[in-house]
Amino acid sequence: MSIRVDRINKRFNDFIAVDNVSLDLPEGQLTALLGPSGSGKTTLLRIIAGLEQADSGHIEFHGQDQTHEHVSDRGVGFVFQHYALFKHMTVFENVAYGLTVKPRRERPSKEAIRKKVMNLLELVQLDWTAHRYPAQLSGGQRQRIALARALAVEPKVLLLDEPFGALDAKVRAELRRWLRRLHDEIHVTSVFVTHDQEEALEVSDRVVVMNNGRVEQEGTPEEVYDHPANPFVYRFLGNVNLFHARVHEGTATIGDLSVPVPEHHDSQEQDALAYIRPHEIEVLASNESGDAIHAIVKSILVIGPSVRLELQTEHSKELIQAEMSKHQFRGLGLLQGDEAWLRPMQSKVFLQEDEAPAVSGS
Ligand SMILES: Nc1ncnc2c1ncn2[C@@H]1O[C@H](COP(=O)(O)OP(=O)(O)OP(=O)(O)O)[C@@H](O)[C@H]1O
Repeated sequence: MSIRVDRINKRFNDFIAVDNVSLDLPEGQLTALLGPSGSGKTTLLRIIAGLEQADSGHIEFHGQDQTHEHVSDRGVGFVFQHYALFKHMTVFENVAYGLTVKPRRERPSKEAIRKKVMNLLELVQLDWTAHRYPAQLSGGQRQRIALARALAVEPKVLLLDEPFGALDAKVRAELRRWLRRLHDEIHVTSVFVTHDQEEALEVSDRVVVMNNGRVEQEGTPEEVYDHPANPFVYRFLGNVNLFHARVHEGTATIGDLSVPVPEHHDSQEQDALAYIRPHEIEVLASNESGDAIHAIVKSILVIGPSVRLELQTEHSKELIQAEMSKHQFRGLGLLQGDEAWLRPMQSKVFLQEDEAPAVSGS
């Protein structure tokens, strides 16, 4: 079931929570709505669900207008961060709940319900918990049961609002891998709200990056990570170093280094910032090519198999971070306080006028 979001607007008093958002979410895909706190992700999800009415715009499921359909008629399944299971019911009864409360004519037989619930519990790999109560499960297990419960009524679309937000980092990381595998099996069109970039990039087929109620960029995880459309997306999707640059007729210069920027071929002597991720900086112990960026090693941090260097250059306000493998680092033989030279392996140059305000919130 594909989802179309067509020019949706939503205000809360004077505050614009969703600002003319249009999206096409393809059938069978897992789409992440990613953005900082307050960017309008949950409001948009609730409008798709029918839990919130938009001021204007339309929601379609598979070409059919849902704008005026009640939430109970839209066929959506939900999993929320704190979507508590019924405490007084066993796991089995919780998952069966949506089926047992169906009107008699639509309700499956007891045996059919039993089969379906046990199949779902196998799917979420918790069939052995059927007779337990929620209090006897871990937080991660409870969320998997909440997902099984949402799937029991065969929703047309599955909406997840920070489903793993309350869990600790390790369980969260396990569950997102598990969700990805589960989605590969069931292929229900799903929309997933998160403010965690890693989670969005790892789990989803498509990422929609939101900010101030608007869509900044949408695309596959690779597209948004490798080709951020603007400075906001660049900063939001991971650590990034900013170098002061000067752009003139398709060439950016950072100190002695020149980088081709054909997209800015008609710029004349403009101030710009070059965005370079820590793993995209090559660190050299000497300036053989003669045009690398001069720096001083300020700190060396070994993190498991990789090494993060902090370096000072006159072309950046902040310390520059560079990441490499331990093996590469040993080859350089650099010590704290040494001179080093930097070359970007990949960069993106934005003119100063394109600059967005810094990311605030989470
Ligand atoms: N019922 C409401 N009444 C007034 N303002 C609201 C209401 N619901 C949301 N808002 C405001 O709309 C903005 C967007 O909220 P929303 O929950 O959609 O953001 P979000 O991106 O999901 O953030 P978070 O990650 O913090 O949940 C916020 O500034 C919020 O305070």
